[in-house]
Amino acid sequence: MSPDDLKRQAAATALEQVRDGMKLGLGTGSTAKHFVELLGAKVRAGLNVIGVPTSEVTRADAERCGIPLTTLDEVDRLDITVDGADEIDGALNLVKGGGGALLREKIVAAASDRMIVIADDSKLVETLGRFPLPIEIIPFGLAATRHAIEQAMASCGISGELKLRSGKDGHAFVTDGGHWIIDAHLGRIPDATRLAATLSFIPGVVEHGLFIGLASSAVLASPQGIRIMERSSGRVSGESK
Ligand SMILES: O=C[C@H](O)[C@H](O)[C@H](O)COP(=O)(O)O
Repeated sequence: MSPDDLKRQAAATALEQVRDGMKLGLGTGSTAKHFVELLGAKVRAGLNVIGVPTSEVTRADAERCGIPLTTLDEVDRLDITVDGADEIDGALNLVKGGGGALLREKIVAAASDRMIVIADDSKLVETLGRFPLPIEIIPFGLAATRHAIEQAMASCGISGELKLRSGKDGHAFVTDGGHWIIDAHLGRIPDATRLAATLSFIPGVVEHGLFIGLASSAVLASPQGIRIMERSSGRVSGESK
């Protein structure tokens, strides 16, 4: 079974949670794209839902699939967001933003009653940080913001190379919000909650890819089957399907 088959299986399992009349956050990335496609098929078969896309790429995919869309200007709460992740730890904390959509993804997830993460099980890690942590920054004051990020990391006892993300044209990658991304190559983030809070204090940092306490559950697909991790009363438990 290919990694893409596993992603689609995870997406199909999350789709079982969708009910008629729901307002849905639509994630970004190769796994979330499967969810959008499968949801689109249900919509064309008569399911009545409305979606808020987390990126312009997902907006285009959702429109192509016939999913009715709205914005968080028009609605203030969503029932469920379904999104992928770059890393997931045992406490359901995440690293996201490999595709550059972390800012809208976090706004949409925070506006949702539930966030379901879908992934193949290679995304499950013991400690976050092997995947470079995306940090979305304002282009103004790049050197100063980079220095502040280094200081923030040092105060959390970690260090690593900070690389400004490049786009396909070789220039700085520009997010949907018009910002840049620094990828922090840390290897290991022993205290993700502390780093998340520390980064959030830096004026030039718009948002970072640490999603702490936002995911309610994760659907992880492996060749052995589906594993569901669920947060309830602050504790995370696992179950195989
Ligand atoms: O910015 C992109 C998102 O956070 C994605 O959800 C994340 O990078 C995972 O993407 P994929 O499903 O393609 O691995």
